[in-house]
Amino acid sequence: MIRVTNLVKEHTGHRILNGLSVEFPRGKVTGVVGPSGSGKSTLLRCVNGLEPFQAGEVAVGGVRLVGGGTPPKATLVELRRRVGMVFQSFNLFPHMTVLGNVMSGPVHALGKPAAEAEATAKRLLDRVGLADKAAAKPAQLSGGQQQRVAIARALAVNPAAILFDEPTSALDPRMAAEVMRVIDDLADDEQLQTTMVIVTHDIPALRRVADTLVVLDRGVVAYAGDPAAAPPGYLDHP
Ligand SMILES: Nc1ncnc2c1ncn2[C@@H]1O[C@H](COP(=O)(O)OP(=O)(O)OP(=O)(O)O)[C@@H](O)[C@H]1O
Repeated sequence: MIRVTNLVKEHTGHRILNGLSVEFPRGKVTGVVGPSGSGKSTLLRCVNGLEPFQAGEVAVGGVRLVGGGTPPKATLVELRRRVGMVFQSFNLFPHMTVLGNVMSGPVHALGKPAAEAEATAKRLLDRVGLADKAAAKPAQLSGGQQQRVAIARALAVNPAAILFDEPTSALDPRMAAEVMRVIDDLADDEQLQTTMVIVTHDIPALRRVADTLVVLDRGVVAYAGDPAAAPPGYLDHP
């Protein structure tokens, strides 16, 4: 479970997150929506330790980030091991093969032997439907395939949580559907128990996969609960 308490984030005097509190339950999919500029990406980046924040707290299991200072490096390393991130722009290592991309976390972050990391990577590539692309370079893949590699790479370190920041917004509808199908498949996996948080403007896809919906508005939570019970209007903005 991820718990965010009274988070305050400012940029050059402008308040982006305004004392925001929210919980992302373990093993569930939480969709985060809200108007452009409401702070969705900033929230994910604070949770993952990519952005320092002025006040409040982020707790991921037993790992805590506290606002107002620079977190110890060891805390950030531990946090990033527990929380994977999937970005809009895929962010694969371009010079590595697909297999190398997925093996990199187990080898470098977890210190696993190469043979074990390779077996894990192959299993995950199979899971995202890309077993036959292991030897390809990212540039040889479609955007949807690259994003599925990014998901396999995030899963490879067996994280407690994966944060998806607009994972499908650079993709055409068919590829976006492929990626959401993979996320849906992970969400249905009872054994995996990965906490997933998805920032997206793809409301129809969210309605299918999200257990909980969080609506942000001007840096605070305007609604958190059952997606089906969200007040009309919250899901209409672009
Ligand atoms: N590094 C930065 N410096 C200054 N302002 C920033 C910075 N990063 C974000 N902001 C501002 O913070 C606000 C929230 O940005 P954020 O990207 O979190 O919103 P968002 O809800 O994810 O928006 P979108 O849906 O358009 O991606 C915006 O007004 C943005 O301009």
